[in-house]
Amino acid sequence: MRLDKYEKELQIAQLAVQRASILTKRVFHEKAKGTVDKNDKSPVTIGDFGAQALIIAALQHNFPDDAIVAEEESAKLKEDANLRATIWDLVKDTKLDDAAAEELLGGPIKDVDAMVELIDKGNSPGGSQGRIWAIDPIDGTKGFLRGGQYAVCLALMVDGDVKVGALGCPNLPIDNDARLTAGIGENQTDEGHGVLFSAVQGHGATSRPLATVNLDVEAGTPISMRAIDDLTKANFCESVEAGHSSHGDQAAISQKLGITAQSVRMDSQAKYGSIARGAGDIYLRLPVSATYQEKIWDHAAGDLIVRESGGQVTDIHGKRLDFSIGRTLAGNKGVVAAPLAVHGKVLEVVQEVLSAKL
Ligand SMILES: Nc1ncnc2c1ncn2[C@@H]1O[C@H](COP(=O)(O)O)[C@@H](O)[C@H]1OP(=O)(O)O
Ligand SMILES: [Mg+2]
Ligand SMILES: [Mg+2]
Ligand SMILES: [Mg+2]
Repeated sequence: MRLDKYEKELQIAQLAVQRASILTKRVFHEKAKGTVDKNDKSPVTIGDFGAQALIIAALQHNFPDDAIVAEEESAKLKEDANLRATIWDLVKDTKLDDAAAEELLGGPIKDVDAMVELIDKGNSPGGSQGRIWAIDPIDGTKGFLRGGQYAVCLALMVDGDVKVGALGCPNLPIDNDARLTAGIGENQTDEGHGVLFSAVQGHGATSRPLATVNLDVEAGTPISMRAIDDLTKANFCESVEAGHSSHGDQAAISQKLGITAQSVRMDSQAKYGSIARGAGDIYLRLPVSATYQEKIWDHAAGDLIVRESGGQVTDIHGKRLDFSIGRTLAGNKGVVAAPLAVHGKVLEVVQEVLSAKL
């Protein structure tokens, strides 16, 4: 991808996601070894806070005037000294294996207090004005815990429009031609896994192995959605969690489209990355709750990566996702992502199945 704009933003976004992914992988493997308690939610908490601090440190160093909308806030950390110490222990020596790249990110965080302060820099209300970064330090926490899919997600919006997106997916196969997959499992190695997807508006999307060193920002492998004219041959993916999207409605839509393959269930924005590279074709996220508002950090990077790969992403009403309202997608309901050429047909069937509820 040749860039005339947003080159520095993309470079920093990719490196920041790489560095945060090193931390999440360390947490996962330490959990397996038993050094981090695996019987409660603490691995998630440690990974979430640690990754968010590292990403915000990199953004603040490079773009001190930009606003940040991040999922986590530090209240819990402030009242738990043990948790704070555990996280700091990991954060203080998580770095890229490349001094120049580490320098670009501003090097290590100064101390534990600075770490806590950084976490709270992600408290912007969002909105339609100026430069705003959206961070989900670990998306797919349930997947993260079970060795399934999860993603470290970062996107830059300018005046409410997503311009740059980066998604680190440590448990996806590097191979763009690999089938859709649920993850590496509890005890497997990382061998052959770890993908970094990215996109810049108007410049396409790429994938590359998720590494620990510096990178040439223009050297990723261009990806595109599969050209599919016969929807009965499509593969569709959906959340693992029935509480996050309606498996029942999605099955009814799939059946109406004549899709014969079983859906592939995977956690996180790894679904957006997977369809963007043609490992699957359609991602459906139909609402289970009338009141739940999707969060911008759960969709911003994936939305851009899919659209830059030849896809369309809308809600169930056919409206593009609107990132300009605030921290949530308050103006949208559900997600329908598919190759541009067939998106209209998929949406038609979504609306048929949901007609009783629309
Ligand atoms: N009722 C809900 N509907 C849709 N998404 C939800 C709901 N509750 C939580 N989520 C979010 O779904 C995301 C994971 O999606 P997926 O199932 O595709 O992996 C998480 O970020 C999670 O947010 P949270 O982090 O607040 O739990
Ligand atoms: Mg999330
Ligand atoms: Mg999260
Ligand atoms: Mg969460």
